Amino acid sequence: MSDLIVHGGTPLRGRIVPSANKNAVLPILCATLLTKEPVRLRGVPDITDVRRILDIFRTLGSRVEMDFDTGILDVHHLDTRFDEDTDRLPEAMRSSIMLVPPLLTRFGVARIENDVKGCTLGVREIDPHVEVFERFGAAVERVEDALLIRSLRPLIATQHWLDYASVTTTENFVLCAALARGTSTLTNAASEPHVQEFCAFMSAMGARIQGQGTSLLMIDGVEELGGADFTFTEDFHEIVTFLALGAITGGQVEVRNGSPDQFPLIDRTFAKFGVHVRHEGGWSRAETAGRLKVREPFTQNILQKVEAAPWPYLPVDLLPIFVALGVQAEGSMMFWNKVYDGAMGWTSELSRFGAHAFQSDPHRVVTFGGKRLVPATVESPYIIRVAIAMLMLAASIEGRSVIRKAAPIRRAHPRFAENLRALGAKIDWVPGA
Ligand SMILES: CC(=O)N[C@H]1[C@@H](OP(=O)(O)OP(=O)(O)OC[C@H]2O[C@@H](n3ccc(=O)[nH]c3=O)[C@H](O)[C@@H]2O)O[C@H](CO)[C@@H](O)[C@@H]1O
Ligand SMILES: C=C(OP(=O)(O)O)C(=O)O
Repeated sequence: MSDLIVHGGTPLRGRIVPSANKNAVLPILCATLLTKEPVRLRGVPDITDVRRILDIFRTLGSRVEMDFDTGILDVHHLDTRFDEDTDRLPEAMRSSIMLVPPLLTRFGVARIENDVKGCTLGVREIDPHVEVFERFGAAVERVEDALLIRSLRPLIATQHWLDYASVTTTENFVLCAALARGTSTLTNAASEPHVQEFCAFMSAMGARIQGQGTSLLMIDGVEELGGADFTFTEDFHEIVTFLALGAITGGQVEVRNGSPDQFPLIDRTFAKFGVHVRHEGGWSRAETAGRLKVREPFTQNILQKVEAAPWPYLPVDLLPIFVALGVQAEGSMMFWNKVYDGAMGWTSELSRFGAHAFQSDPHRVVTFGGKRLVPATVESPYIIRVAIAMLMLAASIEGRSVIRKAAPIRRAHPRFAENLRALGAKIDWVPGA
């Protein structure tokens, strides 16, 4: 089942309890491999990437008890082993690279296949990760189709300054430093909510981390890490997605949100499209007075704009969702992706809906919104949030649309079609052509 059929035009209404954030769940799953004690995780979503990581754990001999109905995972890496000749880490997902530090720490060797790139957002560098492994004393060698990383002795603490605030490189640094001898520091660390949640889990296992949520992390290595019982918080990507779905269809969706403190910039970004977000009593709600409309800037001769960059900027994975709002909102909006070089090409596909989105350079797209849109068959690239942006537009246009190759949604959003149907959407998965 890889295509989505949508009969759009129904205002979506209701309440949603969002799932956990894939980009917190995956590094935390990788981190469990650092301890030989049992770990319990609560709120684990049934998504493709989680299943892939649990499969490799089982292959390596770990005890894995996953109940997707309750979201409770019990994992115990006691008799785990790794054979560099036969064991292969999952491909087509970025997070596999965070299995390297625990494998290195426990077995002195790790191997990552060339295709750990995840969403096709342009260049996804491996070099910042290699530098981190080398800083901790590992040797990295290229073999056919993979990199082999070896460390013949325990990792040793280091000081490092990243070229840019990379999410998974920061997480890999913390994974290496937690059990390395001595105190490690990382400057220009990433601080996204999922990085903070990952650090909270590491601390629950006994890691000694200072500076969570800032660009300077200091980690005192400890002898060993213990077990933990940890509950995931709500995913801000899901919260934004469902609020935006309510707004773009002219309905109203309430989403549970335990962390409204993360939302001031997100709320102001919604407001640029005429969508007003309120947070009350642990729930968030998006209100729209009439049609979506771009708020004109007071400064003359500029375009209203949405800029995405490493936190505390607007997260880049949210950009496609706001592009969908830009296509429906009357007025012009510039979208500026400051992270990826080649992540905006998909916007030309939106012309099938009758949308006008102009890519002015590899980082910038301008939407000329408010045009009359028509239902269409569109094809999603392998980018989770783009499949969602296409679905948002399909849901807002009266008639039958098809989103081909929408399966990447399942990498991050459990029960997505079921959730949408509960809000009144007419949507179904069908096999791809
Ligand atoms: C599993 C996971 O957590 N994936 C997320 C993680 O990927 P990931 O950790 O791979 O993303 P990085 O933060 O490393 O950035 C991705 C790429 O963007 C470029 N870059 C990034 C920042 C910068 O200031 N300059 C720069 O050039 C680099 O080419 C880099 O390789 O963070 C990305 C950026 O928030 C998100 O899109 C991904 O969903
Ligand atoms: C780009 C994403 O994930 P990944 O880095 O795993 O491809 C995402 O979560 O939107």
